[in-house]
Amino acid sequence: MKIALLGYGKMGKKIEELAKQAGHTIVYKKGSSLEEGSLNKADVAIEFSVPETAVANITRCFEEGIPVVSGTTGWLDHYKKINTICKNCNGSFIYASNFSVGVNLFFKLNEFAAKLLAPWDEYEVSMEEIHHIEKKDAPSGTAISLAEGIMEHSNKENWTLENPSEKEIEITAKRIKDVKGTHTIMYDSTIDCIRLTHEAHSRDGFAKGAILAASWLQDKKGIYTMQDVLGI
Ligand SMILES: NC(=O)C1=CN([C@@H]2O[C@H](COP(=O)(O)OP(=O)(O)OC[C@H]3O[C@@H](n4cnc5c(N)ncnc54)[C@H](OP(=O)(O)O)[C@@H]3O)[C@@H](O)[C@H]2O)C=CC1
Ligand SMILES: O=C(O)C1=N[C@H](C(=O)O)C[C@H](O)C1
Repeated sequence: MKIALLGYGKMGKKIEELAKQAGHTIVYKKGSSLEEGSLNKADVAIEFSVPETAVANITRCFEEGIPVVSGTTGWLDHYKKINTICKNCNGSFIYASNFSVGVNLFFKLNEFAAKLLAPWDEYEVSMEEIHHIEKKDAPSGTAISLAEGIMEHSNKENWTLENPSEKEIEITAKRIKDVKGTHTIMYDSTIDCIRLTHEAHSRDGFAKGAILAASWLQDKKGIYTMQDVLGI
């Protein structure tokens, strides 16, 4: 598979390393704005950049008929617009707040726990996410996905970073040097506390998942999720 890497920071470099090991070729890699002809030779684009540039990068792929996998977080206010452009261009698209297999299984555990705990009013749900100090967005995209999973199965209607009302899930975002990504969901009562944690030991899981998604998407049209890729 010939891959264009749109965004060549920590994730772009990790994807390059693992993609080459798996026998794929990197035909383009760039941090900031895309040059003319950058997507010409690619079968698929993998986009891990910054919120300010993700929408333009993804749109460019649709316009040039290149399937695109995006892991950039913090741009989801534009998700509907991107879906519309994808449909209009007959494009191919997967966005995931987290591409690791472990986190996608964790999403399922989260929903199961939310359903199970929903009738037990004595438990108050909250969340903590910890990431490295370079991370630009807070809360993490993964924490937002987890909050959405809880909201589907409980009386919670929103999430917040501070002063939660009864209908809000409080998310605490911590930034600590070198932490790759740790997410904990807590159900606390006066008697006990139930905790579910996913801890990434490295960026390998995110990168492997993105390469898997790219390989899965390259001969498809439409908008998919990582759950579609994994069949879960
Ligand atoms: N979905 C998932 O599984 C995962 C998602 N992520 C997300 O992926 C994104 C990238 O993460 P990471 O690689 O760690 O971040 P980095 O900061 O290491 O890299 C970001 C890349 O974006 C480029 N960039 C920075 N500023 C701009 C700009 N103004 N315009 C265009 N390009 C720019 C950088 O280019 P340059 O080097 O030239 O500055 C760099 O190549 C984040 O949103 C993060 O949350 C991260 C891990 C997993
Ligand atoms: O910025 C990161 O590093 C990560 N970002 C993603 C997120 O915002 O959830 C995924 C992972 O947690 C690492």
